[in-house]
Amino acid sequence: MKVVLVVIGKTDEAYLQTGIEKFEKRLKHYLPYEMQVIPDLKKTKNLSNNQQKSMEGQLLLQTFKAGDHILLLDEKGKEYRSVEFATMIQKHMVAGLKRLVFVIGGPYGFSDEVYAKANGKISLSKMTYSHQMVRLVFTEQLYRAMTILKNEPYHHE
Ligand SMILES: C[S@@+](CC[C@H](N)C(=O)[O-])C[C@H]1O[C@@H](n2cnc3c(N)ncnc32)[C@H](O)[C@@H]1O
Repeated sequence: MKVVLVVIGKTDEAYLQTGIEKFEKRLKHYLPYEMQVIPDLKKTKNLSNNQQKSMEGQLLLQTFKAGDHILLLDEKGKEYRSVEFATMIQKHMVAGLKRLVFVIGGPYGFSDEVYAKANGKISLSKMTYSHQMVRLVFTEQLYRAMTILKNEPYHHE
């Protein structure tokens, strides 16, 4: 099973990029993983927040493939303990899923069309992070999940 993390716009802070690369490098020892970056929209100053969300939504929808299991990262989504998150990923692996796709919204979140297409929503906390910051928090959690599944001494309860 491949895990794909779809994000909007390049990571814009070096301190985030360094952390994300650290966990992505580690992740590749456990499973096929890719961060798919949708280029930032241009001239967003002329767009309302809803227009931007809707245009980003159209680009997001184009990245999805038939058979994908799509989970949106959303502060109003389901909260998991790290062990539960690992178990959820394992279930998809065992079931033979081809692509587990996690999606981080743009600065204004997801359009209704993207919500309608998704299979579920996952919250990393009830607090809201920037769409840039979430990348680092999520890649660390994904790495943590992999170490839990391999019984490695990274996670402590
Ligand atoms: C700045 S937030 C957008 C928040 C905005 N309230 C909205 O309409 O959804 C940008 C993106 O970061 C992600 N995000 C932010 N906080 C999160 C959290 N606590 N859990 C999961 N994802 C989060 C989501 O993908 C969200 O679409």
